[in-house]
Amino acid sequence: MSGRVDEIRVQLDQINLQILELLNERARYVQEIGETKQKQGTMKFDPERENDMLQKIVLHNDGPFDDQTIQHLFKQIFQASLTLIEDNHNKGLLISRKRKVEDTVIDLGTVQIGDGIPKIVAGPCSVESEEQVFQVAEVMARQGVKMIRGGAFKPRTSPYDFQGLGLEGLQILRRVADHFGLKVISEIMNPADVEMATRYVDVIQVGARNMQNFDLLRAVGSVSTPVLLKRGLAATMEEFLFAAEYIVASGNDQVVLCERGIRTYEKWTRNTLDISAVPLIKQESHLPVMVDVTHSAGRKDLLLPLAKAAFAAGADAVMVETHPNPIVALSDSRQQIDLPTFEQFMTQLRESRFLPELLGTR
Ligand SMILES: O=C(O)C(=O)C[C@]1(C(=O)O)C=C[C@@H](O)C=C1
Repeated sequence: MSGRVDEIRVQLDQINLQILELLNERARYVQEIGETKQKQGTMKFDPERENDMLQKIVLHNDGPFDDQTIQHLFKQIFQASLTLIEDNHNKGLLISRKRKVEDTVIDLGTVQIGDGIPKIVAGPCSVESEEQVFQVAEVMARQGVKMIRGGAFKPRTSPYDFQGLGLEGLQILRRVADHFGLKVISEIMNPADVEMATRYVDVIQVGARNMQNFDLLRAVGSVSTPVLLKRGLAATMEEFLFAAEYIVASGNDQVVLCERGIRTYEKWTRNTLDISAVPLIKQESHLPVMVDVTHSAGRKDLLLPLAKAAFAAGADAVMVETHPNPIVALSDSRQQIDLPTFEQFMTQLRESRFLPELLGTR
């Protein structure tokens, strides 16, 4: 080419790089808007905004490109921006199966959750005394159940209801669990209690009412202790998975998702067990899933069929509440099963065709 063309091309190469730099600078701003829209749950595409920009741009167009061509070029930039921010959202959350194909297994040493072998978690709604927990743990150990749950910090509807024994409750759980070789799952409600709790529990439970307590999610995400995250009373699956993302994004990928029933118009059960949550979680996430049949049903006569349904749907574990004498329990007395009923529950579960390999077979 002529010398002049070469000179011009040098200029064009420099302008290309300037445009490149400006396009990527613009894209970084668009990404920031995309994150905000994602948090606010607003639409990514904003045609009014795009039209407003195009009108402003052509007002300053002195050619030689005509207005239509300029608008077409900028429309391409807007479309690329939209693709960028939608990809950022869809590229797969940390909890997503798109990011990690293999199942996450929560390894507690003597027992694993998510290893393909169905597990049972059992224990009282509330820790009331050492004797009470000892009686439950003794039967659980006999049944080969290796994870005990018990409420020490209780989220109660009424401030006048039993609020739990607090630290003393965790200490009781730890002493009795160590005696029987069990692992402890207990709820923590206050971010300030998380560090303390790690000294007593093997799994921190974040209760349904705290599923979007983002400070608590970040706090349990900042420690390495596994977390049992319960679905909120009326949480969508997306909200549930994003709550888990808060924990994993904070640094703790040891999370078990627990479906515990959702609040619906149904009156015959305390909540409605959303059994579809089990396969949905299995599809969308690599995290293990547990089903709390006690809080789902809120009644004793459905626990066995719901447990079978949970395992049949692919649940890694089922949680059931049991108490030596439910009638005098300080919380949820109507829904806890006594120890003989728990033993019958375990026997019938083992005999069911779904669970020949249920851990803890005698
Ligand atoms: O300003 C916004 O709301 C954006 O999302 C940024 C942007 C853009 O590229 O400027 C991207 C997509 C929208 O459709 C509108 C505008």
